Amino acid sequence: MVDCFQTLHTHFNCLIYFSPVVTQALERDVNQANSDPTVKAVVICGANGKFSAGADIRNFANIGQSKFSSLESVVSLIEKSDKPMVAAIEDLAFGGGLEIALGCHYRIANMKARVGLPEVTIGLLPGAGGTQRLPRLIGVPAAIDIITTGRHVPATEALKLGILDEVVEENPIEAAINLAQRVTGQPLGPRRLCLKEVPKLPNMEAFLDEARLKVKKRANGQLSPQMCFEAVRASVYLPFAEGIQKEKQLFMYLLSSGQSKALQYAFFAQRAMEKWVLPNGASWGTADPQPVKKAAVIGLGTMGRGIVASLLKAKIPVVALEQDKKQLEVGKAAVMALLEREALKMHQNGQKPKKPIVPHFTLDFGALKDVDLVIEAVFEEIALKKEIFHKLSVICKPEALLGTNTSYLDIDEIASVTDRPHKVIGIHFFSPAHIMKLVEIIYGQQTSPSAIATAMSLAKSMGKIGVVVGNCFGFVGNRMLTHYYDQAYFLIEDGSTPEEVDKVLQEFGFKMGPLRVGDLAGLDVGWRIRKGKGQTGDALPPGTPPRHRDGMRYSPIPDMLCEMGRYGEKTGKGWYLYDKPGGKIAQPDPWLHGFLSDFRRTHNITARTISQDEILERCLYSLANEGFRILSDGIASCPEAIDTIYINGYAWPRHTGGPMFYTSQVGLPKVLAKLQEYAEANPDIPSLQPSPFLQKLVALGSPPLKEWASHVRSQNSKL
Ligand SMILES: CC/C=C/CC(=O)SCCNC(=O)CCNC(=O)[C@H](O)C(C)(C)COP(=O)(O)OP(=O)(O)OC[C@H]1O[C@@H](n2cnc3c(N)ncnc32)[C@H](O)[C@@H]1OP(=O)(O)O
Repeated sequence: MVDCFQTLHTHFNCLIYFSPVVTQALERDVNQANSDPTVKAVVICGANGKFSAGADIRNFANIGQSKFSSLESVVSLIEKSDKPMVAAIEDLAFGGGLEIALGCHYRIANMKARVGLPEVTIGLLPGAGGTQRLPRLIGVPAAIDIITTGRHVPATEALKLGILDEVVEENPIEAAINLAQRVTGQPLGPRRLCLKEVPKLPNMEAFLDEARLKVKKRANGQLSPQMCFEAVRASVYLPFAEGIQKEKQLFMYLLSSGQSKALQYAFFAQRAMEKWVLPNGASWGTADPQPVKKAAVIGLGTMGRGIVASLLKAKIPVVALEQDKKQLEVGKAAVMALLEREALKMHQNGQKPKKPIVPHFTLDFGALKDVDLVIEAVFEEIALKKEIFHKLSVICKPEALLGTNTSYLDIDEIASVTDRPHKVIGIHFFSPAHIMKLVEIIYGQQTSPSAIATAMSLAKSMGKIGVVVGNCFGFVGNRMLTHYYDQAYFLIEDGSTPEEVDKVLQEFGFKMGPLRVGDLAGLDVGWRIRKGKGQTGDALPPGTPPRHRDGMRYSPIPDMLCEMGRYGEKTGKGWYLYDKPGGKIAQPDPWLHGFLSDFRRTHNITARTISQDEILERCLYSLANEGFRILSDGIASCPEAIDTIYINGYAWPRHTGGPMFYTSQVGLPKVLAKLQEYAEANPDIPSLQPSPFLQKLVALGSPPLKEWASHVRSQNSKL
């Protein structure tokens, strides 16, 4: 209550997400305030210290058009009110939450608030007038940036842009009441965004043409950024009311698209990973994480450096250990350069870089005696890893957790040489480790629930997504990836070019196809693994047929490229030719095409024209087929785990939901039939044989994806 006039605090959200019921309550309260002569102004705030994260998206796909329209009409009701409406934004205003604030005549936020329109990230656009009001408020370039990226805008930036009128240190509600008092009686017309003109640009047409191309390129096949752009563009050319109609039309188009369904699925799949449960029932409820006050990283190669930076980001002091002086110097310089780049990036983003904790660089294993956690990141050689883990169990304090960043090797074998197998765990980062969000957390037979809880909580504190998986060669991600790559190699042997294969996968939505990614990562990485498995190199028994291993088809081409020193980008040639060693400009390589022709001639392969459908289906279905085996083996607890791994660790296009969601949308019977067809044509490629679990699901009538895990459980039940 405020002196001579009453201010109504409309708490429009008891949780931070609003539902149709909250929208109705807000409409009722605003109507009531409008008709009550004792109310002079209205402050709208959230409950529980938060303004709003926007609409509750849990049941979006099932909500009809009328529900979406009702939010837009409430925003309009607020805007048209003759009494000053002030949004008091505490902590966050996203999506429909910000749209309500944009309907208000004034907006105030606290310093730590963030605002944004993240609908684009769940395959939608701001559908309550946001695409028409924001450009009128802050101009077209800034509105396109915010709406097409969905980024969270810090309060200070929002103030500079003009989204906010005021930013206060503490309680924005009090400040909003003060503001409401000050502005009562002032004309509201200039504050109504629906009445404003979109600020003009001298070169609007040219600007929009260029922006459309940029948005399309960045979208990589995702529709929502492009539709967001079109909606903002409409604000330039159409009167407000027509712009709203256009926004509605584009919103409904996106809502009914498979992409928004996939993106909303991916949103919840990722969050479900935090609630890990082991087959034996262990979970957060039964396990406490250990505190990690100090950590160590062994090996300062590319992965080790990124892991050091990630730990420092979580404010954990790090001991960084290398095996010799030269490696230590090189590693140290690289880590320091990386930290500097990160600080510069923060500075450029308007964030205040914090004073970095400098790691303790050392050659001395003794420096590890008081750390709570070690992450080993040396070469993928089991003998070397076992030697290190044996040493660690002597040096480290008994309660220290021993983690390995292995991407393939057996956690149990590594644990077996230690005095504490229950404290040995796989913590598999993805390259570049300081950027990629995914961490596979691998439990061995004896890993304790507390070790898992510690690794999961560490992942969260580093800003990463931990996914708990079981132990097998390659775990989830790399085990599936092998089949994807095998198909790419076989298709090339049979007549495709690397460019054709890459183009098909790029058009599907990957930023790069498999061959280009191989060149980027270094072809020698896979070569070393295949040598370790005895598939190539000195350990290969004489007389082994060149194109088969253990009776299964094998492509020797990647090994042959490595034997010729073609490791990819770093050597200037691999599947492609580069402008220089370390260069980024990839060109088709006439030499490679000649080499492939010679190879086919030598091995009596008649090159055939391979359709784009065959390329796509063989690469993707064989990968997902392994996903069904992984589910049935219990290595991943649910399809959501596989999809979260693929989206966040392997750049699988998010708008297709991940490999398992994608196959569920294609239709399991179709995927099964195609695999059967390709398996018949290629009897020496067992990975094309449909997995028994996929066959079972089809026999069960293709149940929805969220039920798959229960069918694994019933399949494995001993009852
Ligand atoms: C009706 C007309 C249309 C309106 C358009 C919209 O408003 S669309 C919605 C736009 N808003 C968003 O997209 C925001 C999505 N949420 C987030 O970005 C983040 O959750 C957050 C708000 C930044 C908070 O992040 P934080 O890391 O703190 O928490 P979590 O992400 O882990 O979320 C906590 C739990 O809340 C669930 N959840 C989050 N957002 C929503 C949502 N919009 N609807 C429903 N549920 C949501 C999330 O799943 C977590 O749930 P758990 O059960 O605890 O796992």
